[in-house]
Amino acid sequence: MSVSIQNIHKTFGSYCALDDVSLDVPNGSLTALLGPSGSGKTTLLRIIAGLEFADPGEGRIRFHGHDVADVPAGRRSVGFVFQHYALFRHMTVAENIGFGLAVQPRSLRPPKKEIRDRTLDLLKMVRLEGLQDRRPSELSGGQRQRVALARALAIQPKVLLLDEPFGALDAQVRKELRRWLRQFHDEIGLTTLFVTHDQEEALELADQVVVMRNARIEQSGPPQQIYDTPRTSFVYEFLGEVNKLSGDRYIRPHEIELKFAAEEGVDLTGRVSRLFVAGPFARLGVLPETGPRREIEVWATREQVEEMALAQGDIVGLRLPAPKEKAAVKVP
Ligand SMILES: Nc1ncnc2c1ncn2[C@@H]1O[C@H](COP(=O)(O)OP(=O)(O)OP(=O)(O)O)[C@@H](O)[C@H]1O
Repeated sequence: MSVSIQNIHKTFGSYCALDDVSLDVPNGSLTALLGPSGSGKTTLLRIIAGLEFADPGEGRIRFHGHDVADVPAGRRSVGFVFQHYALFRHMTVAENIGFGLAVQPRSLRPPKKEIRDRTLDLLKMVRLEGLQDRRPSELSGGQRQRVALARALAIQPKVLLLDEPFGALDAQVRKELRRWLRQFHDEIGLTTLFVTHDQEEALELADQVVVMRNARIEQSGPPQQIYDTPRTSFVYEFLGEVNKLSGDRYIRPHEIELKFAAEEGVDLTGRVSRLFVAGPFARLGVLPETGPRREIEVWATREQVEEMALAQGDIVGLRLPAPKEKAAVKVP
């Protein structure tokens, strides 16, 4: 089901949490809401869910073309997973997953046997077969989040909302779950929105990345497009490491070519102030010999650093990419 948000405003007292926000989430897409703390991501998600209401006015929120402003949360066909989605500790995994179905009004509630069957199907879907009788305390953090996801899916939602679903997990588990979620999404094709403040997570997972800042959407689009052509300096800096050169030129560390100082095509020379090699990659800091003495971050391969026999203190040459359209970057 597609979700369309138009000109939404939300204030808490005198504080503006969403300022004229418009967004289209196509049916079946995986959209990331990315932004720093306090930018309005969770508020937007809660308004979509019906847990919070936008200020009255021209703002519209539509599911598959239908205005849902007056539809209560329980009737929006929305499933949620939160960062600290407390599973019920006294219930088994199966009881937790079936909970949403078991508490439905009698007219909507499926028979017990169907709840059981659906629960087992969902467990299979989130690859936790056989764990139905465990308690949450007997699961790992990653498994618990998958149970939370199965619980959200039990009501057969048309939209899935995830608020920092992996936020409380350690980096390794987080990465695994992230890949798993992408695969899972590709299999079931449910319209999904997830909140994150981790740019790598957003870029790796999403079809559409929505960058939020100060209650507004700063830019949205496919991950590669946002990364390659940020419209503002904020988006440039938020999406990954970047060098800010004079004349408000922004250059990513991997766009710079490392050369010998006397080689042809060198734009500037500098001293290697830092050199760090890990696996096949190398990260260098280069302090220019002329101009502003601001260290430039350069990423190269280990092979190249070894071939050039580089060491800290050496003078190297840097070749910069051709300047992009200047209008691309707006400095606020
Ligand atoms: N119920 C509320 N009452 C008052 N202010 C609120 C309420 N909910 C949110 N806010 C404020 O609105 C702003 C946006 O909050 P929101 O939770 O949407 O941000 P966020 O981008 O999700 O941040 P985080 O990444 O920290 O969760 C914050 O400054 C927050 O303090």
